[in-house]
Amino acid sequence: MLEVKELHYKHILKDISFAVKEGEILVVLGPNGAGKTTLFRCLARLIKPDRGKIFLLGRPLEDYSPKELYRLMALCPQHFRPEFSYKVYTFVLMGRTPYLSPLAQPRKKDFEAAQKALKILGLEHLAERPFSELSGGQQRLVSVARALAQEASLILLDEPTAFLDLRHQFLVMKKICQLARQNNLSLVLNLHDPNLALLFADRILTIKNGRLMGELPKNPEKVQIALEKLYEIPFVSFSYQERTLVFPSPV
Ligand SMILES: Nc1ncnc2c1ncn2[C@@H]1O[C@H](COP(=O)(O)OP(=O)(O)OP(=O)(O)O)[C@@H](O)[C@H]1O
Repeated sequence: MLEVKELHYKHILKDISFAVKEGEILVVLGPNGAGKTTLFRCLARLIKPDRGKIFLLGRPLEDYSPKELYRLMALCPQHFRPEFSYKVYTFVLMGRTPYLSPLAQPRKKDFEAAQKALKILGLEHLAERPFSELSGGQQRLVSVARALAQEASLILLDEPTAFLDLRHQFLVMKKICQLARQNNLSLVLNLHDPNLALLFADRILTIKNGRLMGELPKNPEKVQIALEKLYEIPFVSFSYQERTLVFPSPV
């Protein structure tokens, strides 16, 4: 689906190469300032790498028209700061922009896609509220809904669980991953919680100081060593019902 080859961006990203298969859920995990958002911005063609290539379905990213590209790929960025105080419903409907001709009104299919996205995340009750008046967590959920409304086959989610309470962190991950599994969508997620990554991802890439450090192993001892290297603090890891879980060591 997506192939990244030897990507460099300023002093921030160095020699980044990886691939995402169709239907795969890939998490990028790394400390603050590691370069994750910058990587997502390169992947979504918002900034141009100095060197390296990105291929989407085998075709260089730069060869796509914006409409073609954003029908295939949706980005839920870390922050959305709309210029106007749109209602939530209108904000989510904007995810349909790649399907509309300039100045054309959204059609039935677009309204349905927006409604469906809000329903998947249980946000219908917010539809008439101004986006700017929502809490940080509600804004995050609505931003994910907007990316879902885009109906792309690759969705890039930059910290989709930031500001969410534990219940919503888990439920949002569960719902978007279920949706991806049912529809063979590829997801690339930037997460800060290694447990959410371990629970939901097919693969976890670690990044530090702008360089990929390799895949996070799923075996408890190896995860612990890899996370200690990544975050430079001690970790404890254990197995629970065939899953590996971790937390920073209290001692
Ligand atoms: N526009 C920019 N100009 C210069 N430096 C930048 C710019 N954007 C980001 N950086 C720097 O690049 C590095 C990586 O930033 P980035 O936002 O990609 O990290 P991140 O891994 O997403 O961090 P976080 O987890 O804190 O969101 C940081 O040192 C940051 O200060």
